[in-house]
Amino acid sequence: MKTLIVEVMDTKRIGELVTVGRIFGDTPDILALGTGDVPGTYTKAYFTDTAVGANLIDPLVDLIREGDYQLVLLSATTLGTEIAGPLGVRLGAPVLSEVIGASADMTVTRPIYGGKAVATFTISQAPAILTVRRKYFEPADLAGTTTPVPLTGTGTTITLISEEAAKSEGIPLEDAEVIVSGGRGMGSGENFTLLREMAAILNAAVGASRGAVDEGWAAPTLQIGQTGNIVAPSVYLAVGISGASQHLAGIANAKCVVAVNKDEDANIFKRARFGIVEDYKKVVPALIQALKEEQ
Ligand SMILES: Cc1cc2nc3c(=O)[nH]c(=O)nc-3n(C[C@H](O)[C@H](O)[C@H](O)COP(=O)(O)OP(=O)(O)OC[C@H]3O[C@@H](n4cnc5c(N)ncnc54)[C@H](O)[C@@H]3O)c2cc1C
Repeated sequence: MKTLIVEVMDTKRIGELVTVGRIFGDTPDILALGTGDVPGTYTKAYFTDTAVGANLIDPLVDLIREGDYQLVLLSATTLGTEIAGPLGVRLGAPVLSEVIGASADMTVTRPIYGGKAVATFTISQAPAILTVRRKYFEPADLAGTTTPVPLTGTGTTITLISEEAAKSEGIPLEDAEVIVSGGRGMGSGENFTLLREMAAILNAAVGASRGAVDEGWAAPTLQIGQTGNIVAPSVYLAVGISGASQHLAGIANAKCVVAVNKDEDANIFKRARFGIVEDYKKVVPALIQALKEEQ
């Protein structure tokens, strides 16, 4: 199985995709998006510094055909998804998105029905394109570095005119080991200050349910769930979040969920390992106080 990884220059992300490639018995080649040496040792490594996914499609189609790659691996990020779809259409290749499991017998698993079930697929056509969900595969140890050669060929020349980084506070959600998340039960945007205070002590990221985002209390970039960020922290603290299935789809791989909700029948308690049935206005300040004393 000849495999090509397409990923930004990020050791963890590349490491996760190398792990998947190795499951299929291959030491993958790589097209790294960015400049500089690529983490890891590869027989063939290419790079491009274009930040526009659409510009990559034509040269990538050529690279995949000329290199006779049977499998293309990307992370299930915005950029990965942006590239995978058009690439599949151009190559007439199947695209399996949000892959969370892989085995040597060429089967992969991915969640369906908003995370309520997991489907298993057999890859029987080449090339096939896989987007792999972050944090489901242990990143491979990438020994050494490889100096990549530039990707040749030109694609659609969409020019990036300007870039504005989305406002982000603290640790990015996808990298966070601890996430403190608020829902509509927070009652107002100002009340998120309490969550930010707790997050700062815990070295955590702040997230939100769609309920809170719809109210305008949190930025859409903080939304967690089926139509937001898929996260996999060690600890997920859900405050004033009911636990709708679409929200739970975003935290399926969270190791320990702790919920604070004043409704003892709230669905979030079915997913939580620890639950506190109480008004968060009593609980969160007390937790902050206790954490401060521990510092
Ligand atoms: C196609 C589709 C996609 C969706 N995608 C997403 C998604 O990606 N992410 C997402 O989150 N949702 C998503 N939703 C919306 C989802 O169905 C829920 O409507 C949403 O998650 C509810 O947000 P919430 O839990 O904050 O609000 P609510 O359901 O209103 O729950 C608020 C909770 O706060 C509790 N509460 C109230 N006051 C307090 C207090 N003082 N102290 C403690 N607890 C309190 C209440 O008991 C309640 O359980 C999607 C819906 C659809 C149809």
